[in-house]
Amino acid sequence: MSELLDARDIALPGRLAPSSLMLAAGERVALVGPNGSGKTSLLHAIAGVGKPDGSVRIEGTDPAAVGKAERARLLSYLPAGRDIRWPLLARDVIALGGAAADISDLVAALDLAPLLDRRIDRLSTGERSRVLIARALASRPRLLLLDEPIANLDPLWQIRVFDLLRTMTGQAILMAIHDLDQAQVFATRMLVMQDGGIAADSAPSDIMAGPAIRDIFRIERRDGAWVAAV
Ligand SMILES: Nc1ncnc2c1ncn2[C@@H]1O[C@H](COP(=O)(O)OP(=O)(O)OP(=O)(O)O)[C@@H](O)[C@H]1O
Repeated sequence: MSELLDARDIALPGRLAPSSLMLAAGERVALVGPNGSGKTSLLHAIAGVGKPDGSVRIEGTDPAAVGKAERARLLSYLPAGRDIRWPLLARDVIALGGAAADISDLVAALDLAPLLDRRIDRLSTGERSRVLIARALASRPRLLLLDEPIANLDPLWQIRVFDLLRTMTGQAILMAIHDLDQAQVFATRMLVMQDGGIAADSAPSDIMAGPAIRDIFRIERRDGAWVAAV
């Protein structure tokens, strides 16, 4: 398997223990774990936020060593925070992500036409999320780092965003997500974070049937519903 992402011993002192991760094109990886376990920190370290230790290569290139345009072609990062106060039009926010010449497919898939000429700070949180997802996808990055991309979306838009991401078979996706059922439906692979490190890395069905659910998340399924494990 040729690797799209090769991250070795990346660390953020006090936040992320030295961690290594390889991703191939076409992989959709759900990053799960309790609050404070290090999901955002792992995304930050790969995205180069906060001066991480270790090395990150995307198709052999260090994204920290190239210019803005080349970096946007290698990776994009959608932060979890959607509380954007810039008085910018949605179309200008998308362009800031290093938009490719033609984003009409994204405009159609995310139904952005009615939003493009509206101010980003005056959209609802779900509308703003769709714009920011378009911004993250617009440079056609090899690696997509998404922090809770569906958190503010209604059920239909959650499905549509997953459908859109599933079409990106030549790219790799690493997505922090809390909803384990959604993660299992979407992902081809699941990484479980615990105490700032990667505690498990396996097929979603194996993780969901294994000890991590009870031992790390401290929940269990009873009569079809998740309950706190006793
Ligand atoms: N900017 C920061 N500076 C120092 N420590 C931080 C910073 N951000 C997070 N931390 C700490 O690093 C650890 C991991 O946090 P992180 O945000 O990566 O967790 P997470 O798994 O994304 O959590 P959540 O599910 O709550 O979003 C936590 O102990 C947190 O308190």
